[in-house]
Amino acid sequence: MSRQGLHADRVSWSAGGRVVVDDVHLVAAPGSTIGLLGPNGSGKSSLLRLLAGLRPTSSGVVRLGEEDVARMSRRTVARRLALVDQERSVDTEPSVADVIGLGRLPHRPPWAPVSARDVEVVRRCAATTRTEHLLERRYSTLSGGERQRVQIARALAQEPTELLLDEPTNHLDVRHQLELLALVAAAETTTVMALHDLNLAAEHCDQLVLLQHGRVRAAGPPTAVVTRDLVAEVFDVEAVVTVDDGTPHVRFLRAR
Ligand SMILES: Nc1ncnc2c1ncn2[C@@H]1O[C@H](COP(=O)(O)OP(=O)(O)OP(=O)(O)O)[C@@H](O)[C@H]1O
Repeated sequence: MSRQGLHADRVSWSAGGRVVVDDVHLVAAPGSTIGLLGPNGSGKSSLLRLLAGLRPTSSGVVRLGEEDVARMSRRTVARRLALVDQERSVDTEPSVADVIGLGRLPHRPPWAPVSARDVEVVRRCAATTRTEHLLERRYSTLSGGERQRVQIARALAQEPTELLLDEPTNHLDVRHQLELLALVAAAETTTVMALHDLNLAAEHCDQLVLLQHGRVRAAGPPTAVVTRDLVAEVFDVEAVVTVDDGTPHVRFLRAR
């Protein structure tokens, strides 16, 4: 097995007396971009948190490279894996530069001062996410889309080999959506991201995993997952799917 990449091996997780993630198998090969699809409540966010090692599985193992993530320290995990989840509350009144700088913490010995390299990484990640002009602003004053880009910058500042994103485009305007997904697709990072937009997912992901009631309903290249029948069965929506240059495109007709 490779040292990099992320593997969920028959992972389940129960909460509130029911199975939320049910026997999920997922392989994110090094450098690949995996899209997690599924209706509201199908378990995407829960699975991402399990992949990040933030909660113990009820059964099954998540492997970060060769290691069981449950046996790794948070700091070791944070040196290689970054998660951007849906809502990240910030208690204090930090500046944007402070928030992005949080991404550097796992790379510094405890109590060590900010290094010149930390500052350089923060600048670079702000430039990549077009948040440079916001660096001196209070984070709490930013718009939803600006905050989202800052959180992506914070995750990139961790210099992760694995990046987990929960609906990273939901606050972004169309240009920033495209820029973000192009950035992720081009990065060497192994990325798993939950997306609601089937067309964006089909265009920008190497592989898709479609969840339904916590189980994997379909997995594979976009053409195998974004099909008229699966969209109808899993999302209860009638749609027309055309394939252009190997990429499926969905036109939604009506809710069934
Ligand atoms: N801690 C918890 N206790 C009880 N139920 C939970 C818990 N966390 C999640 N759930 C339930 O598990 C299901 C899956 O939730 P999850 O947030 O993973 O879905 P999702 O696919 O990310 O949904 P969405 O598209 O709406 O963001 C939901 O029904 C949710 O209410």
